Amino acid sequence: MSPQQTTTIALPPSTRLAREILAVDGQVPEGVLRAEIDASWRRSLDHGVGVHSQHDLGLAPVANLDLLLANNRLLLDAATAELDYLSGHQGQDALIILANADATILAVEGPADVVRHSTEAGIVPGTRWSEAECGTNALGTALVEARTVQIDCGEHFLERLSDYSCTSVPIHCPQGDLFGVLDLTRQGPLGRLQDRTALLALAVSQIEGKLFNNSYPQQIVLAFHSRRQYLGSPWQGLLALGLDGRILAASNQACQLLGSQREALLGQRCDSLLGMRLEQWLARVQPGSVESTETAKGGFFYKALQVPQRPLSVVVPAARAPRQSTQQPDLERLGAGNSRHARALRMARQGLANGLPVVLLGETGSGKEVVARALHQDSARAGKPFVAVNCAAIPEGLIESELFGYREGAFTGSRRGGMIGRLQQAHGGTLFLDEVGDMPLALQARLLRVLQERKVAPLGAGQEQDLDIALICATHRDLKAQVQSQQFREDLFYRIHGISVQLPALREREDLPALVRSLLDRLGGQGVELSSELSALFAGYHWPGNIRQLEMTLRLLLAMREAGEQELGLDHLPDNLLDELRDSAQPPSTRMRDSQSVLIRQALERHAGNVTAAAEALGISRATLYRKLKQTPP
Ligand SMILES: Nc1ncnc2c1ncn2[C@@H]1O[C@H](COP(=O)(O)OP(=O)(O)OP(=O)(O)O)[C@@H](O)[C@H]1O
Repeated sequence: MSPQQTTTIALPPSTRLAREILAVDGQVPEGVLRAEIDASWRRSLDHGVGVHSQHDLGLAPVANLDLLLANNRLLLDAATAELDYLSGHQGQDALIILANADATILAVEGPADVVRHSTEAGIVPGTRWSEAECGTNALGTALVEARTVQIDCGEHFLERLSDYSCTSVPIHCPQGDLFGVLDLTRQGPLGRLQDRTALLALAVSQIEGKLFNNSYPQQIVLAFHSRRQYLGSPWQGLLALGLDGRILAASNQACQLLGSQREALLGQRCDSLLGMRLEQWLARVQPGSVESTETAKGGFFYKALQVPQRPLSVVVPAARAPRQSTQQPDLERLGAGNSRHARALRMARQGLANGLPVVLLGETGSGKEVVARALHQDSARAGKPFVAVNCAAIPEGLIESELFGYREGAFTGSRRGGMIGRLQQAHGGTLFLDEVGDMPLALQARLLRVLQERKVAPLGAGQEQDLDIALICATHRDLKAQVQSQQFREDLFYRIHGISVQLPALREREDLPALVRSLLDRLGGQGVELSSELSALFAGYHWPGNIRQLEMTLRLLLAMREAGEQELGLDHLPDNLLDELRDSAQPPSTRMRDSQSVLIRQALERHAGNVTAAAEALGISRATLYRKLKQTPP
């Protein structure tokens, strides 16, 4: 690449048109380029970069390269293995570039002739490729956008970069700040870089993992995931804990898995995550051994990667709560108590049996996954795998490898034999794509191809394999609105939208008492009842977390019960929860009666005045229903 070099690659018509207008008018034409390129070109113009600029400023390497490298030792140490590995596995045409958060190149790896060629263009350690100085380029633009960026030939702002395609993935430090960027650059159009971008993202997650461990050598470092097989993989979440049990750092994956912003996690005690106090946990954990725990955010497997030697005062672990039964409600039970809902579930079952995809719509915690599992269990595929993927819980850059898998040797941490993607794992069975509305657009295109062709190939492998799956998707988003705002592909929308089932929010359900009963039984509370005050408070509450929140609340209540106690009352609720339940209610006396009467009226209406059927739906006896009818206003 020499500064005088002109474009030899045929550009797509839209890019060619945009370049011509830029050259003639010095302006970026409206609506011609991809949105992120459009925005980056405008920023480049604002910074005064010219398309023929030789970019002398940034390209003058720093005076003291040794000092630069010494100042970036943490990043270089964490990335060295990945750089070596990627440069040996990305073919004969590609460069792997590591830059710091300032867009200054720290390392360039690749075949000798490609490195030599790129040196002429100033792609050498010590040069800075910030967007402000060089205009649109993947490395600089990824740092501005703080996300993965691909730049195809003529989309580069500088004319002389028009023969090159680049893809860059930002690297974050344990505190979540941008720490650098990993880039792959090759001569030729972008097309073939798509697969490599996913591999680059895996390499970055390896680097981030190493940064995490290297940054907290004296602290407790904990790896966790909701699925045991992902411990040790790039998908695991990482937490650094102080000896007082407070969270010092959380990786991006940890934030995603816990569904929390980093700011909300830092400084918090880890008790709720571990399911016990840190001292108790340290007394039983062995570095490397896998433990499991149930938390408000769901069940997790975790492993201590690092435990400091300092002795701690140890408290004898309290006896653990009896394990709950994991028995899953079947389709019939899920539809009980609401004939409309039962009908929708029957249609979904019928559709699935005839090869139609199903979409489950509903608020978080309303039971979409439970319904998906019940549909699978009720289908001819019952003995085959049910594979659930939560598209919102996996970092954007990693969803692709999660779904498609990778072949052995795709990156340094790749396991022997590679990893079978979730799509292939579901072969013969059912794939449940939860939060499908959160799937990145580029991946939507790839998924669409898989669904059309019914074939799949792991990353880094050319060979496709047949795929036979039933598909159930779920989302709490309005997919139609997302299609309109171009966040969701229309063609994919129609491909996954066979039968849709709207799951009611808990506050809209008429069978709250029945649900409480079945959850109590499932959680080991057979024979345990709610007091009438608590039932009324439950009935008046709006349950933003739906059944998941109800389940957690019941679990907490059961844990607070003294031995032999059979009634759960307000005394068993911690103050904060009691306040929360009360705050959302009107004055208890009226609210309690109102909500009870609404529930009772609705149940009677739905069952055409049949008291036995209404009582059954509400999970109470006929006698109780009559008693409550007498108490409630007409
Ligand atoms: N009908 C039900 N009976 C008993 N428990 C249920 C029922 N439906 C859901 N649950 C429980 O509620 C919790 C949340 O359910 P689930 O994960 O299916 O919700 P979701 O709608 O998929 O949530 P999200 O959108 O957040 O992924 C789970 O612990 C599940 O066991």
